[in-house]
Amino acid sequence: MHIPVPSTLAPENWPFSLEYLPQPAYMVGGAVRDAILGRSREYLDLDFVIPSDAVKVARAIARRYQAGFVLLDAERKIARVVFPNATADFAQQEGDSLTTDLHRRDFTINAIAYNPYTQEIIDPLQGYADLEQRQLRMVSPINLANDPLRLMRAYRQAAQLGFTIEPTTQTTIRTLASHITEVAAERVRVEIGYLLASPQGTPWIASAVKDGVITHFFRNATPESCQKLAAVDKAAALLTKNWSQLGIELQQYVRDTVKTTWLGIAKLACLVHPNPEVAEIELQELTYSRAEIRAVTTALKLFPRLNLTNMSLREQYFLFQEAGIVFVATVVLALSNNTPVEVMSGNKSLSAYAPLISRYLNPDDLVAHATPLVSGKELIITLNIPASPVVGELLTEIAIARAEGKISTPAEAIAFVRKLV
Ligand SMILES: Nc1ccn([C@@H]2O[C@H](COP(=O)(O)OP(=O)(O)OP(=O)(O)O)[C@@H](O)[C@H]2O)c(=O)n1
Repeated sequence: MHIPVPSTLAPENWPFSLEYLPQPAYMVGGAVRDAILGRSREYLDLDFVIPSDAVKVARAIARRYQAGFVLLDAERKIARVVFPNATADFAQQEGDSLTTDLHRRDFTINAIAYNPYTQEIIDPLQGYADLEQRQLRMVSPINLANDPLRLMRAYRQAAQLGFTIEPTTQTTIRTLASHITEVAAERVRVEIGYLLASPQGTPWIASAVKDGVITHFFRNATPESCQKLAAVDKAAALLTKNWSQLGIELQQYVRDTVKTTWLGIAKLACLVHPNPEVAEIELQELTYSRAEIRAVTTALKLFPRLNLTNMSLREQYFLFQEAGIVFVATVVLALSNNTPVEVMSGNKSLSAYAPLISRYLNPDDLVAHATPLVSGKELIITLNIPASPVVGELLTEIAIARAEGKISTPAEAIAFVRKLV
């Protein structure tokens, strides 16, 4: 079958000139797949297969273009050249022909090659037909077993491309699910990260839970946890769309922060064990950073408090102190833990959090963003008391009294604590 060559693949669009590639050389992988699909990529990520001297070729190109050079795998002879707006990987062909190399890859849609010299598309595994059917089909079960990260790649690529997983492939993934533990945890984390970052990933996380692939990391994850993920997507959309009282800049702020960071944190909080201490262990095993772990456990601890009615200013003050920047994720989690009817009906439940959100978004709010009227050192000197945790407690009382409107100047603050000590 003759497959037309998409114009986006042409060497004119590469960050280097074709003359630096030996003959033959092939472009493979995601760039070919996406070009055939007509998907534009923000950042060019090209993969080349070269029968011999791949690392040497990469080094020469890096030198010529003063680009970065990284030897990714000395044994398998894979090197990366990093240009300002693109990355190109050069890999030695696996086996004695391009066809053998393509047969060692993960999915048929990723096993299509392009020969820039002959302008041919080479597709021995009928990946093009699978692209047309919008499905991920494994090259073979052995290939998935040989590199079990491919199990996670299936869900991630299905989510990103809007594809399905071909049924036999999905059955094989289910059979091989336990092999996922052979993969370095951080590589699994990266794939999970993609799936958590957008609503398209949500049904695929649910699939991966059902197939038993990510339950090795989130032992407590159930179909119900996955329903919560969908609720987080809805809650986040609600928060970013319906927040019309906010000025345009603040709307933008909420939209950006919810999308980029807090969506993923709130979703992780749905997948981990509800006990923050167990959650911490699960996240450590997946090599999440301390900041991410803290964010998830804080949101888990605090979100029930957001549902309290008639919180005193004191309670609100402590809530904001504990939440810090995790406040947005905490709101998303609280919203998504409401009954589905409440979330669907939207504004009603969102409006319950409106006073707290307004405080958070106002940098001058004395409850959410308390600034000290006096310093600890001033208290020690003026009251002639020793340095101790009491000083911190007094500073807290000053901040709360200020938020309550009882005091507003440093002199009033000192007079206020004199009565306390
Ligand atoms: N575990 C892996 C990783 C990669 N590949 C092969 O190497 C190519 C390039 O890998 P990579 O750049 O990681 O992924 P892409 O498929 O290009 O796509 P994406 O950028 O969306 O991950 C893949 O297309 C696939 O042919 C593979 O077979 N198994």
